[in-house]
Amino acid sequence: MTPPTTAAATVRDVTMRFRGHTALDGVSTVIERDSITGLVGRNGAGKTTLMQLLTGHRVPTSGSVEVLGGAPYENDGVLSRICFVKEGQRYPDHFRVRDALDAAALVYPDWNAGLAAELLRDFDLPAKRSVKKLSRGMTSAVGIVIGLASRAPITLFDEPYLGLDAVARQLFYDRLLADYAEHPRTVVLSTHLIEEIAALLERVLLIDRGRVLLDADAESLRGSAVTVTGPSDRVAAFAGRHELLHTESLAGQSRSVVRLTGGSAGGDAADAGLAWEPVTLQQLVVAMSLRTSRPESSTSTDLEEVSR
Ligand SMILES: Nc1ncnc2c1ncn2[C@@H]1O[C@H](COP(=O)(O)OP(=O)(O)OP(=O)(O)O)[C@@H](O)[C@H]1O
Repeated sequence: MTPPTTAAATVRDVTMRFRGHTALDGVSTVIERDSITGLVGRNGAGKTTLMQLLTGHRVPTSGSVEVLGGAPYENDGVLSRICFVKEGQRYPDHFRVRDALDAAALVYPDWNAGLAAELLRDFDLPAKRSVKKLSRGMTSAVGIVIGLASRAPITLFDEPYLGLDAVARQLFYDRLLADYAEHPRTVVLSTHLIEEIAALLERVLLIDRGRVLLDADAESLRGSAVTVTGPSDRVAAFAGRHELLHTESLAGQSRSVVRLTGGSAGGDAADAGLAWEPVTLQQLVVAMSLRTSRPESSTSTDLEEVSR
């Protein structure tokens, strides 16, 4: 018997080229059904492009994209089950907040008007005000309200927080988690604020220069890397037993971010006479992204040279 599929979307060997520029290069991944995936990576990594492919806004140059069992492009059956909250979403000029919500209610079959009304209050959004006259953060909040109240089987948020203050962002995370717990669905969230959303994530997809650098469940990433500090030779020996991501050296001492390849991190480091501390998801993503932006042999920053 074939096991039941857990994929909400499957991306197979996708390349996306724009006039000589390759935005995605042989990307393969599975977006798990009923999970929250964080799509992370540096500016220009290809996050928005991947979301555009998943939401049928573009067709890949090569490879295939399957969402909820079909190709999304011009496929109403699939598209009606996807809500895409775009970065800097624009609305028709004459729209008031209420009109934006009314339009969304028509588009999304699982729209929940009660939740939309609650969220309007939470985010302090004036229903009768013209969207054009909202502040940048308030406009972002309208997108968030639509994304959450759509209760679409697949909801993608592309950097949804432009201009949103810290309180409103926390409100978004809290409401997302609460509604997701009661109505599980597939959520993909692209962000640069990794630490803020780390606790929310079940999956992490890190893209760098159009390629997948990391595609893992968030739980397995927690504790998967450490920062070790101590005499350079011992740090190097420790890193040699694992995977060195980044190192900084000063006066015979090194501080390295090391991805662990099995074994107990702390015990191993302590046995080697090194101080160690866990690496946050954000630190791991930064170290991995920096590694690929340097030549293969250079994962180090020599502070001695810098300080001279
Ligand atoms: N229509 C286009 N024409 C030409 N190049 C494009 C087009 N759209 C995207 N690109 C390029 O593809 C690359 C990936 O862009 P994309 O918007 O997917 O990155 P991103 O990871 O979302 O970046 P950011 O975090 O800055 O929003 C960039 O180099 C971008 O300049």
